[in-house]
Amino acid sequence: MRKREYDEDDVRVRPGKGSRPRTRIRPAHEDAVEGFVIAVDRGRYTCLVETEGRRKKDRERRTVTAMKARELGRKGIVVGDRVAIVGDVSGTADTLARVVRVEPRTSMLRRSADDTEDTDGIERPIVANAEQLIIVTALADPPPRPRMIDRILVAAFDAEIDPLLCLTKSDLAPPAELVSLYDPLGVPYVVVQKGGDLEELRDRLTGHVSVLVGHSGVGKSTLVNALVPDANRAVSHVNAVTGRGRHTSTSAVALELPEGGWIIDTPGVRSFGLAHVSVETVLAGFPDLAEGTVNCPKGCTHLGEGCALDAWVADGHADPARLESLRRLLASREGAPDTDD
Ligand SMILES: Nc1nc2c(ncn2[C@@H]2O[C@H](COP(=O)(O)OP(=O)(O)OP(=O)(O)O)[C@@H](O)[C@H]2O)c(=O)[nH]1
Ligand SMILES: [Zn+2]
Repeated sequence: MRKREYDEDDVRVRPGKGSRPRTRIRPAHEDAVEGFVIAVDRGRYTCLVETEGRRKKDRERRTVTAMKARELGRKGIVVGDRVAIVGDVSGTADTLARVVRVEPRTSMLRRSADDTEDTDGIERPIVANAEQLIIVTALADPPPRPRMIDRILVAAFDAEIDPLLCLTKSDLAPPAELVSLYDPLGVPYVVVQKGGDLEELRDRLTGHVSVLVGHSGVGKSTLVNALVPDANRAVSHVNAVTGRGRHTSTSAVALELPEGGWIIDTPGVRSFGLAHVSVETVLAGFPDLAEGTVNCPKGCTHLGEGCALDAWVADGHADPARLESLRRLLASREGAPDTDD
């Protein structure tokens, strides 16, 4: 898959802005320390700061609360961002440092403003620099929602983050039927259950930054608690730092895995507005079909009716199941984020 470069301009409040010339040279902030944003709340950024050191005893970690320096303007900062911080970086209670720079991003998971707002293309960044998007879905209770999964897959395509299906509650139903739906897309999956073996999932998570998304009741908290033994403590610590009450966090929180790597829980993300995702972006995930669209009428939605992909597949150039999957993903972008089948 092609890799884009993400930079500070990637988080934009409104498309089409930013015509202001950038001639001002920012101060270098040579004394800045590096931080990893693990939580964001009302303009306060909780950053993990690690002091470099050759010997282990010289290395020290602390959480520093920071606000955005004015020079960053309206640029957004999200969980997963790597930032440069100046000011009081001691991490002592009641101190407030300043974020002066956001390092270039490798990925950006975003959603359009949801159905309660006007879907006029405003994008909401959710998490930066994630490598994997873990789609947590119960096999039963609540029943799987394929349209929701499709929508999250489209968001993953858009963000250029590798998706992984995590199928929970395998004690209640077998995975075969759901898995067959995602076979043509080549989406990897793991099957888990409460109290069961998490070896395979752990293997895939260790050393990486992964975002977890899933609807209420699918067992995401159960999973997070099993993966990060002190997850509750970590989350309430973050909430204490940001001044939120326990269990009220609605934005993303990064939790460190004991084996290394991070999982970013997104308790508040219940839907993905996809108005910002173009047909081309989805098609980019289907190189085997993209070639077949050269004969499509201008502005073809590829959903049927005059689309050249039907003939392309009929002529044996690509697998019909792939076309079906492409159309399912394209169609999943339409309609309100929360309607489901
Ligand atoms: N049978 C069965 N039940 C499970 C499994 N995993 C979780 N549950 C139950 O499913 C319910 C929901 O689990 P949670 O972990 O709270 O789900 P969640 O996705 O975090 O839901 P929210 O807290 O609403 O976001 C709880 O009663 C769990 O005990 C499983 O593998 N099998
Ligand atoms: Zn077409």
